Amino acid sequence: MALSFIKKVFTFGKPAEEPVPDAVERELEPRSRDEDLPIVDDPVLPQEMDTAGGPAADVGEGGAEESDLPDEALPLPPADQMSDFGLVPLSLLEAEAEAETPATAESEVEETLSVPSGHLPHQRVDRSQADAPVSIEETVEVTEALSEEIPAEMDVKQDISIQPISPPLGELPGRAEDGISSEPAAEQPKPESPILPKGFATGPAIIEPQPIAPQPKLSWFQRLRNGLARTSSQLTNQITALFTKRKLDDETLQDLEDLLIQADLGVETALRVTDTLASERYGKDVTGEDVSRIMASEIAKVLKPVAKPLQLDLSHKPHVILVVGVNGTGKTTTIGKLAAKLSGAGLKVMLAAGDTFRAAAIEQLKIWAERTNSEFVGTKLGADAAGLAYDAFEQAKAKKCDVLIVDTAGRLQNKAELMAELEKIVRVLGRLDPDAPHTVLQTLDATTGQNALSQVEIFRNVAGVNGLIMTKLDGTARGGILVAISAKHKLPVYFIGVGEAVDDLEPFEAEDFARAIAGLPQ
Ligand SMILES: Nc1nc2c(ncn2[C@@H]2O[C@H](COP(=O)(O)OP(=O)(O)OP(=O)(O)O)[C@@H](O)[C@H]2O)c(=O)[nH]1
Repeated sequence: MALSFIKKVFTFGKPAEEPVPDAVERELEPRSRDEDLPIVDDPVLPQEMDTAGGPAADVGEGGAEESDLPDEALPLPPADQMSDFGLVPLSLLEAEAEAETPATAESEVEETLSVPSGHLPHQRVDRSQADAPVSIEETVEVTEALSEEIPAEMDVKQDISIQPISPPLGELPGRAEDGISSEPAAEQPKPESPILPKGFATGPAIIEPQPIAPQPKLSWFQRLRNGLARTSSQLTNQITALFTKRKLDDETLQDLEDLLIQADLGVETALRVTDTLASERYGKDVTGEDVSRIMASEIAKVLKPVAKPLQLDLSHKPHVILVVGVNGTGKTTTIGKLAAKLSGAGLKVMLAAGDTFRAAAIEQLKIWAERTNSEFVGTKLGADAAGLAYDAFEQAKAKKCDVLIVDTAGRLQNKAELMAELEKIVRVLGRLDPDAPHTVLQTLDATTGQNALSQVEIFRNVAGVNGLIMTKLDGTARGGILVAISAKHKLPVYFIGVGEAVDDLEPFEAEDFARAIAGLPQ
């Protein structure tokens, strides 16, 4: 019965004149359970729930699930009229409660509601935890239960006071003294994955490395053709455009000569090509293929006499090769490549670091010596290069080396002082052997144009260059200049460089080179 519940848990005691906080009053305004009840921070504790469960069931039995509370607050009847309303004074309730309730520890937390005289009780109170806040849900439940027993004219909500029932934080079950829960935290709902725009995805990225197909190594001729592609394609395109639907006449011959000169082939070679073309096809239709074929043939004729092997006189011990050239033309790299070939053939090779201007050049040559199993002679940075060359020659003799290759610092041909130093190196080497240096090799960078002509001119005069190596023919070469140099100086061209690797040095082949420039297959 609701009344026995009320007897058990409610007492009257507060003075009638005690004001009720506005906030509480607002909270007690009738509303359905599912309406927007205020959220209570501290939830009802388990023991509170248990205690509240009984009366709530009683209320349910009475059919008061829905709140029937009147809108206006009802005053309590006087104490002597309470029984008319089914209420019992505090003294009677306490006496009854003491008689009915066993004196257990649990009775200490027995819930009661303290209701001031003249006011309706609405709240269960834990006497031992007088400072804890009250649950609103409980408030509503109890109020609903009471509403059954209270006449409609009574204002229930007006004078109700709330007393806290929850224990202090430190005594809450599942909470440690420091206020942090020792029980596993309630599982938080997982945030939903955001809906990403098209083209995005969530989750760890899985990038499977794709195997890189090994690049097939091109033949040296393919690399040469690639390197000379700029020259050859430019030439052939212009030639094709020049001879489309035109008969060979003086004007087209003049235009062709200009094109060949612009391609660095030189006046001499250009005239050879136009003369041959005129003798074969003058007044006739000419195709681009006709011109390319004749061009390749004439270039080959210029180059064949200079395409010679590097002669080594091994009666000298050592055969001395001095390597000269402008800065960065590939001297040190070419020395390494040559050493690899020679020591690979079983010759005893010594490398001398005559580039005393650049620390990196000394180190670079030392590495090449190690890689090629060659002897190495070096000195400190800034030392006299001629003195180093002399020492190296002596050591090579003493060690019975077959070949001594002397590196030199790169220098511009127009720097007289540096060219004089080069002259001194040649002179000093000649003191130990009047024929030394036996070979003076000049490296030419194939990406250089007309300037290479003057480089050869001056180095030849100062250092006695007697052989050439053209490097970097694998890049964006302008190889036509080698034809012009060959036509003018007729110096042997021993090798061409077609890459930076140790085996990227190929003997110079006139026919191949000529066809590559003309854009023809091998
Ligand atoms: N692609 C390509 N690069 C080359 C070739 N020969 C040399 N090189 C590169 O050209 C650069 C200069 O080469 P070096 O051998 O240091 O030239 P160097 O003439 O000794 O340079 P200096 O001592 O400064 O005068 C280096 O990066 C070489 O790897 C070649 O045939 N092809």
